[in-house]
Amino acid sequence: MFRLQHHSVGYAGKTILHELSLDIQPGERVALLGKSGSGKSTLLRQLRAQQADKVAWCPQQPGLVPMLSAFHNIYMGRLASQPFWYNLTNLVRPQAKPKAEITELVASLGLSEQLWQPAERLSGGQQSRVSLGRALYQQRPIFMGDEPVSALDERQADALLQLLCARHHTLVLALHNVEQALAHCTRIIGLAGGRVLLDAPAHTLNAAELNALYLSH
Ligand SMILES: Nc1ncnc2c1ncn2[C@@H]1O[C@H](COP(=O)(O)OP(=O)(O)OP(=O)(O)O)[C@@H](O)[C@H]1O
Repeated sequence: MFRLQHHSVGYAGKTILHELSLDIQPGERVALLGKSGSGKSTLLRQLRAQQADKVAWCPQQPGLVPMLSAFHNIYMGRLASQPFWYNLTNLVRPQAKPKAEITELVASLGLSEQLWQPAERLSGGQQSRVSLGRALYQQRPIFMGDEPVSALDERQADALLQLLCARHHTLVLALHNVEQALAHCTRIIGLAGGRVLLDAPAHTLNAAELNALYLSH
């Protein structure tokens, strides 16, 4: 599904990730771990580019349109796959089908009361749930998220990771929380010093081993 072979990635001539080789198979739930700046987003970007139209993408910054409602921001997940006239109609007068689909989706995100509220009036955690909703609404087979639950409390984060895993067969998630990675993912890739320091099935790892990734390199 995804393959990198001796692939180096960098910016402006500076290599950030050196000689990466990895394969990701359908059905895997992969957590990317590593301290801030270790290259998780950079790796996600490389992987996403290989299957852009199959990936439901949840970026690190929600990137919502502030004056539009949660409904409209979530609707935007399908903007590119629907005709212009249909999008325009839904902007002015939301139609029954997207209304029903998005109402069900926001309920599962715990946002029912915020459905028609402008994004600028939502809390940070609510905005990140809208961003998750927009990615889920794309209905693509692979889910990729760059710290998709980092703005949420632990219980909410666990519930939403469960929801993501229930709705997608294959996931690649950059995470900061090692317990979340162990609980929800089948494979953990740890980045440090510009390289893959570990790549193993989650059930063979423990939190202490993963915390070592955050020691300085
Ligand atoms: N557009 C860019 N131009 C130049 N350097 C960049 C760019 N994006 C990221 N970098 C650099 O690449 C390195 C890896 O960044 P990246 O965002 O991939 O890390 P990360 O592990 O996702 O970090 P965080 O957990 O803080 O989000 C950092 O040193 C960063 O400064």
